Amino acid sequence: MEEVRSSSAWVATHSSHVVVDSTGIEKVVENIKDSIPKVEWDYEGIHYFDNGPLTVQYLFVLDALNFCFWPGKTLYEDLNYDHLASGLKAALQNDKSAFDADRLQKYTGSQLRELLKWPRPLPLEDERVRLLHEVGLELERNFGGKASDLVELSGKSAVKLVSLVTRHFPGFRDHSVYKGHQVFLYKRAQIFAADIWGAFKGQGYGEFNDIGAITMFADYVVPAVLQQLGVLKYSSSLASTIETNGEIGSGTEEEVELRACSVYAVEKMRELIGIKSGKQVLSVELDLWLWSVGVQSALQHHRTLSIYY
Ligand SMILES: Nc1nc2c(c(CN[C@H]3C=C[C@H](O)[C@@H]3O)cn2[C@@H]2O[C@H](COP(=O)(O)O)[C@@H](O)[C@H]2O)c(=O)[nH]1
Repeated sequence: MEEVRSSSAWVATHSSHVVVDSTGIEKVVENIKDSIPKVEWDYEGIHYFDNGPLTVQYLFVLDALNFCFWPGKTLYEDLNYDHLASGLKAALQNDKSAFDADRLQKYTGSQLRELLKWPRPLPLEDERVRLLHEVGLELERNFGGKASDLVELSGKSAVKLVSLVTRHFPGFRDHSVYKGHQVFLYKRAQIFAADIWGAFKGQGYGEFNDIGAITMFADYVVPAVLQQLGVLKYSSSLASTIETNGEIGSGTEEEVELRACSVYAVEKMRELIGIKSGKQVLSVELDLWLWSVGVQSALQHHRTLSIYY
């Protein structure tokens, strides 16, 4: 994901509101370099897994909807990622054809709520429905209705998979224009590749020769952890917007910096771990560790209404 790395690095070196602190990185790396915390994929026990193509279909649907969990008053009053994953899992266990391409094209908002056993309108429900339809239609049109075909066509390359997904499914084209430059973050497309790798433990559908090319997934949880660790420093105005739960507009300098600086910081951590300990750690592994720390500590995070994360 060279374009994600290089455009994020550009943001980090031109940023106005967020600083990547190299001393903060050194401290974190010093603490973890000898035993990098290993977090197992699905440590929460919420995901569907049957070791076959239906798992890939599940993960594609999950990552098509893997955004915007925050509009409730507090983090835990509204839909969260666990609800989404376990709701989709239960739906599939109940009805193996629930995510067939023709069915995906027909869901209404209330049917999706019913499927997830969610009593209220979902955050950005109309967008979630639109994106499900987009996935169903394009899978049917070009991939025999099967997300597993996307993986097979990628020839064991996570980079190819991300590029195939972003080329065919507009909802996955997570990018912004920052100070005149196009910045690529591709959070949901990259997390889809990483989810497959994690679920299948790097075997079968999960075998990618270039999993090291995937960056961290620029969401709202990991930046908050990086700030807590002293890796990211915010301007006082940005810090106060986040503290007071103010909304940060999608595509604003602040939002792009929070996300791109997180990508850059994790890349720097990974490089420094390599130098200090000789260990090759993947950005995906660092991301899952940081994310799991974040969801356990329920840190205050930035709030941007977006379909990308
Ligand atoms: N950077 C990063 N962000 C991640 C994930 C995951 C889940 N990954 C699965 C992979 C293996 C595990 O077993 C996980 O189940 C979700 N998110 C993001 O978090 C936010 C939701 O949070 P909350 O409001 O608390 O529900 C939302 O933006 C969502 O998109 C990750 O891994 N990395």
